[in-house]
Amino acid sequence: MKNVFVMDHPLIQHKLTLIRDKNTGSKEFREVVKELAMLMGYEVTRNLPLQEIEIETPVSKTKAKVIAGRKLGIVPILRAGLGMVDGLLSLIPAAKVGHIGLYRDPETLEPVEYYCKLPVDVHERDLIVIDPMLATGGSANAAIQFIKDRGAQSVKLMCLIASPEGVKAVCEAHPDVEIYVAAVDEKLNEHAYIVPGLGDAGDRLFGTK
Ligand SMILES: O=P(O)(O)OC[C@H]1O[C@H](OP(=O)(O)OP(=O)(O)O)[C@H](O)[C@@H]1O
Ligand SMILES: O=c1cc[nH]c(=O)[nH]1
Ligand SMILES: [Mg+2]
Repeated sequence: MKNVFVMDHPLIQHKLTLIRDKNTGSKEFREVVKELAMLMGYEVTRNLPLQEIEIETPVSKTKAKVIAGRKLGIVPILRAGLGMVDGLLSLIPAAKVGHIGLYRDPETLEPVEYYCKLPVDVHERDLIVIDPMLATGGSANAAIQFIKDRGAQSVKLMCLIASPEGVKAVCEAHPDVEIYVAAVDEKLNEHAYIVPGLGDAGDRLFGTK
């Protein structure tokens, strides 16, 4: 699928293995999710436009490149997306952060919305929606539709682990959205958990199970 980018950098794959392991506790899980978000953010921001400015080094005047004033926004899907915010912010500290609260109803698997606070100028920003897990795609699709309904024009999705079903669902619903993942796993199980996956990302981040 042309809009899907799987980041197979060795550091990313190594860290992904650490968080897949069920013996990794919350403290290490949180640290590694943050590191993964930072490493993946490096690729997600690869196409940011540059402009030249004039500066003076200790040796001479020169023209040098800086990022061309693009307005960026990071939109974590609560709760689990919160674990990826700081990693991205360490790369792009000027980005604004919007929050979308969604949880997946365990019976219907439909996303249920409980919070939304976005930057007022969301329509002018390049937005990166973040969530560690893309399972059925229901939550990501709802979040993307939500910000598009508020005027967003430029949206990327960044997840750690996706299922083939989730990738397909987002590609079909939002063909304009590029999807960045560290892995596309084998399948969903009967409870719509990703196999092999890493379990429930929110619970593992926040120690709630
Ligand atoms: O693709 P989907 O089938 O919609 O599933 C993925 C969603 O499920 C998880 O959140 P969860 O509902 O567990 O909420 P939490 O982050 O509060 O734990 C995950 O962080 C995604 O948001
Ligand atoms: O595997 C999955 C599926 C949905 N949400 C998770 O946290 N993990
Ligand atoms: Mg959860």
